[in-house]
Amino acid sequence: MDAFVSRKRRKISTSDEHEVNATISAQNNHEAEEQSTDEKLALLSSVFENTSQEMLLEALLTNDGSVERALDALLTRTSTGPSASPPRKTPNVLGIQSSLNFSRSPSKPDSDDPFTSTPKSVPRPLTKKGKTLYLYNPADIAAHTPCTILHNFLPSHLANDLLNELLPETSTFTSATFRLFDNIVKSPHTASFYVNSLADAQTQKSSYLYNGSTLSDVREILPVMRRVSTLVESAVNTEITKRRASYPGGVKLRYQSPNPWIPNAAFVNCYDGAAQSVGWHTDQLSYLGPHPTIGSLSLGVQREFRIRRIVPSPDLDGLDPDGAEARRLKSENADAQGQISLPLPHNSLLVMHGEMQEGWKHCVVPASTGGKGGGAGITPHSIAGNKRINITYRWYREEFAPKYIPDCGCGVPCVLKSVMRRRETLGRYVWMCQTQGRVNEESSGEAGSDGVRKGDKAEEQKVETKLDDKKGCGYFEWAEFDDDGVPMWLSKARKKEEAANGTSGK
Ligand SMILES: O=C(O)CCC(=O)C(=O)O
Ligand SMILES: [Fe+2]
Repeated sequence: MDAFVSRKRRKISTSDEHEVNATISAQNNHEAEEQSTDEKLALLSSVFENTSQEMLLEALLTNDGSVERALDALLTRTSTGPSASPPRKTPNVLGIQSSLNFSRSPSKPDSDDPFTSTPKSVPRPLTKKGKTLYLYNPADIAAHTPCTILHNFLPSHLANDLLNELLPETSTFTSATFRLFDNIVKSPHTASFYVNSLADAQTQKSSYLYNGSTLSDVREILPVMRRVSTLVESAVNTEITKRRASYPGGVKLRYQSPNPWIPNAAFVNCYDGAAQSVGWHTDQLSYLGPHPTIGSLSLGVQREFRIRRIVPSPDLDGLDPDGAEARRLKSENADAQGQISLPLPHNSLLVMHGEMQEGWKHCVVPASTGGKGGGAGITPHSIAGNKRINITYRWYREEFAPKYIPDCGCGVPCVLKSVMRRRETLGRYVWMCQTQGRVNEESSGEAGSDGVRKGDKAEEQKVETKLDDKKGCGYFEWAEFDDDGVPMWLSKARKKEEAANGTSGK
């Protein structure tokens, strides 16, 4: 029995009771399925004894939990693969080639995503526990990470204009705050949020919540930022198309939007000096939807952006989840596959693709301690001095406007999280109470957003607030989407409407 499922108090908050019942019964079905996952894995292991549990689990997931089909897929891969040797003698049966580091080439990046609808190969981790691999070359980055990078993205005068437009703004930026267990903590860098119009800024301030609160500082996009936004839009769409061609079967990820990416919001981050940073986090999915793409433009001082895979949580059975041993295991586990460091120079555009947010965490390490060789520091930039400015252009999808997001009864929209740390529920999404604290952090494994800079504790400063009075209501429900990532109820309603229109038009 999954503790996550059983511990939660379920509230029915939507007007459509039928939908809610369907959700709960889906949960129950899921619990039943979960009981036999270990057995299924054991069965597969007995045939593919040299294959990692992750690969076997992956095979199960891509075959909807069917052992038979997973077995077939694994055998087919083996017999048609380069070596065509029997399973027991080929450890990397899921198509891992013996290329130097990884299972995919730049032109054929692999998706390691449990959400894709087609079977795929599973990459052997490029990095090792406790090690950091530095990648600079765009081809390497495309091949080995969920990102692509475009160096010298803007004409240099435009990059400088943008920097000159934003630098004066940064003096009025404030520290991003986020929730870490019961405390509100401050990220050691500053940020502000920009949208396309004053009207959008108003809407943001009144109805979009980040970590349980609205943002008081939402600004209208500035003229150069707006010009650059259209360039980012076109480049990102090109990169999405290229990336998609390399996914198994050339199809988009399951739940990823098939529509063009249209940036309509941007967080602007400022890192003033070598010590400023942002801790490990994933970006909040609530308004972006599943498998979002983000265009991240860097200006000024070059800094190190790091990524690491989210790995399923270690078994903490019998341990105090807050105890020293549990914490040691969790932090050891977090780094189980090492880290990849991507230096982001002035005027580079990093595209974080659809497989990034649900499968990987990212951070910007302090240059004073995290740089290559330990104390590398930073090289001042001719215009920005010691500052790095980063703009993360985002597309807030209409389907994820607050009016469409479940409200748990606390009067605020729920927050969308993917479940990537718990093997049993890997690849699923959950809507949960936004004002919820530590219970959910532990349970879902994944937290983190733009407002939720969930990073290494040492990197953040604890701020005044204790959230004793705001524990949240415990509400959660599994989030169900159609293949394009549209919430199922909305997708159905749209189809109904289309059908009605079609009929009336005849
Ligand atoms: O500064 C960066 O490159 C990353 C910023 C980031 O992760 C965010 O805005 O969510
Ligand atoms: Fe982020």
